[in-house]
Amino acid sequence: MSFFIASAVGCDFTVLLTAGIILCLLVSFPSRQGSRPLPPGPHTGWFTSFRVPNSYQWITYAQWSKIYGDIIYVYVFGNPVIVLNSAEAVEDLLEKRSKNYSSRPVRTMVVELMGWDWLFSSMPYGQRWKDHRKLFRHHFHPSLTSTYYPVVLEESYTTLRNLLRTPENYNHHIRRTAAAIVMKISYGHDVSDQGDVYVTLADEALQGLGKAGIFGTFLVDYLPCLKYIPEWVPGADFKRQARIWRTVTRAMIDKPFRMVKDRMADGTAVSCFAQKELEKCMQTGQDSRYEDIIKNVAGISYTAGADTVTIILRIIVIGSTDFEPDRFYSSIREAQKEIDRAIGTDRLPTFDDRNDIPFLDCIVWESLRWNPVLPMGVAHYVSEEDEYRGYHIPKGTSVLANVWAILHDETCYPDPSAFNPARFSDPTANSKLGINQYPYAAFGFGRRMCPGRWLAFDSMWIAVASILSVYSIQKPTGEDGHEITPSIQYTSSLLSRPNPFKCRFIPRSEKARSLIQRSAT
Ligand code: HEM
Repeated sequence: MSFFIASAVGCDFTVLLTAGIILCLLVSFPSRQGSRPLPPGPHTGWFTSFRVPNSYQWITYAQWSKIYGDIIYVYVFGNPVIVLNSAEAVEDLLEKRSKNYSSRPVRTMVVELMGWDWLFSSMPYGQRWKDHRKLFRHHFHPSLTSTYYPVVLEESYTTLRNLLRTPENYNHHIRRTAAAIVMKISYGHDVSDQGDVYVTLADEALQGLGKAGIFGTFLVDYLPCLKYIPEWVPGADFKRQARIWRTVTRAMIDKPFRMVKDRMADGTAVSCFAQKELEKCMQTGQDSRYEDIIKNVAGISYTAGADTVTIILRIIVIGSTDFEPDRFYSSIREAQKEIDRAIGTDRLPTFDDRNDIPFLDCIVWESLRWNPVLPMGVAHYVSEEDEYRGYHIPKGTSVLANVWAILHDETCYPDPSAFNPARFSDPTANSKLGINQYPYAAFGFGRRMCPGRWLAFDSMWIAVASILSVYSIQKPTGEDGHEITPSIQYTSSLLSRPNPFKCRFIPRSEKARSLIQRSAT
């Protein structure tokens, strides 16, 4: 599942063959500007998309950079794409020229047919996107995120109690934490432990997005004119499927918002983003267009924030169980000792302890670097043609930043495949040596950089601090009672997530158990 709509590649050969023939008639190759060449890349032509990797693209693109350099051009059925494999190229284009590189590619299936046009992460650069982003930023600005500490803390402690009750459902509990935080902040809604109506709805919509979100899964992404084909035409299954998904997508955004409005009408509304903005809207007499912006911004927090935060928490759980890799487990043990030293064993951590447990920040940063949640970032789009290092970058090119390659560049992150949080322990020395800068690339670039990153970091930090303070996370045991070490695979989808695995959450002591039981605020 993903809220981001990627520019990716690869789909069924026969379908694409047909598409290629039609497409040849409709589209022409991007024209070159004067004598300037396009950036290097695999030979481009209508059928070369079959050479484009369709799994773990970030690794293949990183390997390709040894052949073609750090800026690679591929042409995918009428879609020019450049892949940026270095921090320098990303800085030069997505940061320094961000005005030109901050749009998003058009995604016909997801945005136009499935109804995700409200999702501002996929809106093209322009006033509509700016209005949404401004409102979001107004509420999630770094100076304001401390106002959410009580919610974030409460939900983290709820997770501790849930883990005690049904530790085998730890995956569900962790996901619930991330979901509950954003639902409470956006709609003032308390997520129920099982079968929450709004979470279920959102997850259903996200499933559709997960299936269609990778660009190219549906032919209509390459051939937007296919959107006009009536549903009854043989082969137009995508139109029927899109209609079904569209209903859920609309319900996901409409229903919780309606709930807030109903509560406001009967005087039971809880203070939250939607309620505060609706109040303002009524006082200032803003039009319904503004109400739509409020609704859209409320909806994106769940879409953007639930899965991303969950993935990092699951990665840290993996490290805590000694599954992999070498230094992960010892780092977690070190963090646990630091927590014990800073707060003792008579209470749970709070945000006031943050400065006393600096190693935990390093663990979260290293998790974001080691397995970036979005290894290929989210596609940007070139609004006007450009020139870079003598190459022509056509207008309408999709730009993919290889976040994984940037965060695994050994000149910047020595021994990049090792999980080594200590690499962030001394930022001053690091900056003098030009190594191990914080992995901000995990949150994207330029004007599109993740505006929820401060809340994300706070949510991950307190969840990890709370869990490690009272739980020991251990490997599962087999029927013979011996520990098993499962092999963990990371998906090669847009969001790179570890596959489900079993583990055991055990209170570290009787005192810890009692702290968990008494944690209800
Ligand atoms: C570990 C957690 C997270 C990671 C790794 C992450 C990463 C990202 C990335 C890579 C982007 C795309 C940036 C680009 O286009 O260059 C993004 C965009 C975005 N993120 Fe996050 N994110 C996280 C959590 C959150 C949370 C908790 C929220 C909301 C509360 C959030 C809200 C958004 C929004 C609204 C956008 C769209 C920005 C735009 O297109 O203007 N994210 N995020």
